[in-house]
Amino acid sequence: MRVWAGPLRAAGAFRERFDFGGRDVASWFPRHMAKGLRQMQAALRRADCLVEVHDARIPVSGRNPALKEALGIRPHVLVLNKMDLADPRRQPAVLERLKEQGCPQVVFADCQRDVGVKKIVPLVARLVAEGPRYHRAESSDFNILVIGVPNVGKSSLINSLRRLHLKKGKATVVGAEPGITKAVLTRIQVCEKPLMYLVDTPGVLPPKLGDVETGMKLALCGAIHDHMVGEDMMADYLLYTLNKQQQFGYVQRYGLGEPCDHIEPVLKHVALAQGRTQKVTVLTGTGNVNVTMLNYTAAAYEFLRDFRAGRLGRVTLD
Ligand SMILES: Nc1nc2c(ncn2[C@@H]2O[C@H](COP(=O)(O)OP(=O)(O)OP(=O)(O)O)[C@@H](O)[C@H]2O)c(=O)[nH]1
Repeated sequence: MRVWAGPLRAAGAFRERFDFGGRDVASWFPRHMAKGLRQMQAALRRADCLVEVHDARIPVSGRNPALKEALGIRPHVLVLNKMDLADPRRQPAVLERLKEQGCPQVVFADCQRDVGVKKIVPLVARLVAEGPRYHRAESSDFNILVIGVPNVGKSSLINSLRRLHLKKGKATVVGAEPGITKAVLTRIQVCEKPLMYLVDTPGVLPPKLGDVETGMKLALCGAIHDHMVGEDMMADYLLYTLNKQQQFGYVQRYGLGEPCDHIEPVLKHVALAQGRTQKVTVLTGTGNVNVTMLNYTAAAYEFLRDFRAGRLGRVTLD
């Protein structure tokens, strides 16, 4: 969505770098979730294949390298979910880049609308048939471990597979906040022919994020709680990214005259457009005066919500 029809600003008119104010990864993002990883290692003993779910808006950054190392070599399928929110024009370049990284089995999916999900069962069955059956040569059923960072749609994938193959509804809880799946669950049937079971796991963040931008992208996609990073900083980083990619859906949505590189005027328009204002009484020399204040934090949150719901266009952050 590039709805801004006016002249595009010359290159260089927008920020070329984002100023993180000198903060580094260690001071910002948590190091945790080792427990989830240990639980997964235990569940892996019975798994024939890994299905890693990641957010299609950050196809190359933010994947947890520790997962692959800790969980060992198994057939591995990468499901890039939430494709409805990512820029479709970037798909060929994304596939190319992932192939270079040794990840050729990629499926784009929208687990809310069951798009792309049908490809997964046959692909997994083929990969498992091609390789050795880890510790379970005698079994004919398929056990799949679903892994990924928080909030990418692991539970939604399981529910989507059940809808498509078993005509059944929810087996696992879905939520808009990261960290809904708290423990490794028992296996859930997702297909009859072939007989296939999936095990949902809690989202596990990389124990060490390489750089602040990766953390920021994960936060924008909802894999890290907003309050850990701060809505104001996230909103500014989002604006910087949208401008860099010339994604100007926000100009029309908030009634701005033209693209803008400063977060304050943008949030002012968001606050006015979405009614994020509050009345306060100010004591002056001549008495009390009621004034309308803009709630910038609420406006920042609204801006993030619009992005996450795709209302600012389909954007790939990488
Ligand atoms: N737009 C869009 N939203 C999706 C899609 N799949 C899941 N979601 C939403 O993403 C959020 C997270 O989904 P979950 O399935 O709970 O994610 P999870 O990876 O199991 O989350 P954790 O339990 O935190 O690890 C929910 O609000 C879902 O409705 C999709 O394909 N498109």
